[in-house]
Amino acid sequence: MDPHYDLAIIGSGSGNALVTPDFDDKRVAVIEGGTFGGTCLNVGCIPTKMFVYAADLARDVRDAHRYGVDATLEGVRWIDVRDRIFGRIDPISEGGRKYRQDGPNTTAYLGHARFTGERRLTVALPDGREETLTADQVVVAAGAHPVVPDVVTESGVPFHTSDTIMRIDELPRRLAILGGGFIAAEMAHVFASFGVHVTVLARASHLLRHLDTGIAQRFTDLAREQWDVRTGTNVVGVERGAGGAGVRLRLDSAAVVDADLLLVATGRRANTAELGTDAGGLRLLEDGRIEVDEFGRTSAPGVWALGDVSAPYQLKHVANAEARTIAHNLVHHDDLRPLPHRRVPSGVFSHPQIATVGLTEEECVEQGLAHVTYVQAYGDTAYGWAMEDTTSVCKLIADPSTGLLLGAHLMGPQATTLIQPLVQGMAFGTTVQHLARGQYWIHPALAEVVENALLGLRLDAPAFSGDSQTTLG
Ligand SMILES: Cc1cc2nc3c(=O)[nH]c(=O)nc-3n(C[C@H](O)[C@H](O)[C@H](O)COP(=O)(O)OP(=O)(O)OC[C@H]3O[C@@H](n4cnc5c(N)ncnc54)[C@H](O)[C@@H]3O)c2cc1C
Ligand SMILES: NC(=O)c1ccc[n+]([C@@H]2O[C@H](COP(=O)([O-])OP(=O)(O)OC[C@H]3O[C@@H](n4cnc5c(N)ncnc54)[C@H](O)[C@@H]3O)[C@@H](O)[C@H]2O)c1
Repeated sequence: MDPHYDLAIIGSGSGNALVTPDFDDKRVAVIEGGTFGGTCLNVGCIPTKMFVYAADLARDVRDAHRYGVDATLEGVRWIDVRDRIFGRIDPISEGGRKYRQDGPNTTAYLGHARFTGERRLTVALPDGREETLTADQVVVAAGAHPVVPDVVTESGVPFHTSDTIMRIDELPRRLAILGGGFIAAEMAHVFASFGVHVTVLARASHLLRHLDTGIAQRFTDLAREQWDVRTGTNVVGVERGAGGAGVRLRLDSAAVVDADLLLVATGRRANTAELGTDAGGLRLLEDGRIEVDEFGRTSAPGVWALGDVSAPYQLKHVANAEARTIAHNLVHHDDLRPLPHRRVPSGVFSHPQIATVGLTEEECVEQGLAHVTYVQAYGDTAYGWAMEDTTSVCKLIADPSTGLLLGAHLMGPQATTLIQPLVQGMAFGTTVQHLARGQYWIHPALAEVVENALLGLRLDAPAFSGDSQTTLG
């Protein structure tokens, strides 16, 4: 007889948070086919930001002379940086696995799960055996994986993705990055700050296309000052480099890029291809994500999904928020909570740093929303003077009739921290006037950038819904 559980969870990333006290006296199976703890802990947010912190430091040393402080970057000890980071992370993953293996109410299945029936799962274990289990409720929290274009896979040339690049044994001299999104922007910053010559190959006319266009354009301009950025370009051929070492990329412009390593960062796709979704009765969306309703229920009764495998955002704070919602919904079938998908902020930890929430100016125009905008330069505030800043901005977009923010877009030092009062204001429906003047802003802290941006919004100015783009000044 196959073992039966109250709850079976596929994926130990955000899914691991579902084992709440509500299940203390119930039986829970946690199934993990990869490294325990999932993407964010092992190959995502956490290690990348630990590398970014070291990269920021290296840049600061190089830039110190601008402030009359003479310093020389003597080198970056890659192996030491790498081992410090994973020396901290790997034990957390290991501890999490042991905790679930030895837990009073949990059983850890370490293998790849697939549906073989309704709420029936078969797990392929590393030793070749298979175990089957059933459950009253199943949560699919199986995440996503890097997509690699055919031109790369079919070439047979070795390449890295974000899953592997952080564990390499030595820094390459030249790194080519395919893609112009989040991972490309963050990894380009890390490796270039560590002294690697970085070439970024992006299809679009500018990097980070998801952003407000003005911000994306300025980011791309600043990126060109640091990295070799090729926009509007397609890679049409991938070969081994001269003498069989490294890689040679042929572009549609007939140009050639030579590099020692290739990092592919061209998006991530939901892990549903080998999940047996048909057998489980789970419908998929066109892009491979599991279809869920507003409460996280899949098309199969008793089966839920959360995080990258189903969410419209591939962000850890979204996966976490969904996990909190589903943890509630699993035990409150008569009082279901909707997945929290409104005003989702995100940050890109590159150089410069970027943070964004709400609508871009283009989206306001597309939706015909009356709006006013204001762009506050960091350099026009006291702390910005201290930083000798000439490029960083806080761009706000507000609805003049309600006084509420529609969007906020920051680019510059600490952008991901500075945006938080704006995220809060939007979440709690606080007006621009109240946010600006209903609280103190410490003088002369960098947060005055946000205060001044709020004060700069002219809610009585003629509202705009045309098609031009506010210049960043
Ligand atoms: C390089 C990188 C940097 C990132 N940085 C940030 C950041 O700074 N901020 C941010 O918000 N987000 C960031 N993200 C995104 C974030 O990591 C993800 O959105 C988040 O981790 C998704 O969590 P999840 O629980 O949905 O999936 P995961 O954490 O991926 O967990 C899914 C787990 O399921 C397992 N699994 C899959 N299929 C099966 C199966 N059939 N059987 C058994 N186990 C299975 C996988 O092995 C995996 O461990 C980053 C992502 C990457 C790749
Ligand atoms: N700071 C963060 O929150 C953070 C950091 C890293 C990753 N992430 C998450 O992980 C996801 C995946 O990151 P990503 O950078 O791989 O994806 P992305 O969607 O951010 O960017 C993918 C890029 O690859 C390009 N591309 C796609 N197919 C291509 C092809 N065949 N050839 C050339 N270019 C191609 C796209 O135009 C785009 O520029 C992100 O969307 C984000 O949600 C978040």
